[in-house]
Amino acid sequence: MLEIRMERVHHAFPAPSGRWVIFEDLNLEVRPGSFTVIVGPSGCGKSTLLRLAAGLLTPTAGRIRIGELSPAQARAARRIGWMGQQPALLPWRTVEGNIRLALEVNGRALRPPLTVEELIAMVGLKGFERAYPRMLSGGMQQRVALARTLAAGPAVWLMDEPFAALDALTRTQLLEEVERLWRAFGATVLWVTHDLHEAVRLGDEVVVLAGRPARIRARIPLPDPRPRTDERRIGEWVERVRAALMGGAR
Ligand SMILES: Nc1ncnc2c1ncn2[C@@H]1O[C@H](COP(=O)(O)OP(=O)(O)OP(=O)(O)O)[C@@H](O)[C@H]1O
Repeated sequence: MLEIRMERVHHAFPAPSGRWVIFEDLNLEVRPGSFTVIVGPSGCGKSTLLRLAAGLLTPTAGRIRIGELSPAQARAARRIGWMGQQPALLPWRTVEGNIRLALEVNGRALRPPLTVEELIAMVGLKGFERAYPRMLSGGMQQRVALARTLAAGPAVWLMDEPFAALDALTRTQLLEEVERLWRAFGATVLWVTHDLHEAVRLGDEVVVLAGRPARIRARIPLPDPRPRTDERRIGEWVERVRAALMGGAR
C-alpha cells in the first residue's frame, strides 16, 4: 500500500493575462490504502490535482511522492491507475483486447495480479469477452475501462469523475463494485466527484477544495461502517459536506 504525499505544491498555468495560479501552497497526505474523495466548485483545480499526482503535469514548485517514488516513476512502474469520465476504448478491439492493452508495454506482456478472465468477472462482464465497445451500453463500457485501469494491479487509483456520465442506477451499481474492488486490491484512492452522495458513500474522508488559488477548506472524516446503505445517515453527511462547500464549516 502506498501513501500519496503533496508538500508545498505550487502550480500555475499560462493565461492570456499572465499566469493562473491554481495551487500556491498545497499540502495533502493520503494514508496508504485509504479512500479519499475530492469535491469542490467547477474549475477549482480537482483534475489538475489528480494530473499532478499522476505525473501527467509537473508542479511549478513543491514535491509529490507516491510512496518513495516521484509520480512519473510511479506511473512508469505501473503503480498508478487513472480513469476519467470517458471510457476511451479502442473500437476495433474486443472487451478482452481493450483490457489486455493495459498489460502490453513496449511489446512486453506484464504479469497481472489477476487473470483477464478474473478481472472481467469482477467487473460483471462475464460473457461479453468477445464483444466490441459499440455493442455495449455506456455503463458496460465504463466497466471495461475500470477493468483496464485495474489490470496491472496499480497500488494507487486516480479517478476523475469516472461515473459522471452514467445514469443514477448504473452509477449506484458501479459504486458497490468499486468498493468491493478497492477492498480486494487494497489500493490508495483519490476520487474526484461532483456528486456528494457518491462522495459520502465511498470516502474514508472528503477533502473540500475551493478558491483561487485553491485551498483545502475542510477535511471531513467519514467513520460510518461500510457498506453505507442508511439513506438518513448518508443524507446527514451530505449536508455536512455541502455546508463545508458553501463555506459554512471549517
Ligand atoms: N492546460 C491548461 N492550460 C491553462 N489553464 C488550464 C489548463 N488546464 C486547466 N486549466 C485551468 O485550471 C483551472 C482548474 O482546472 P481543473 O480542470 O483542474 O478544474 P476542476 O476543478 O477539475 O473543474 P471541473 O470540476 O469543472 O472539472 C481551470 O480554471 C482551468 O481553466
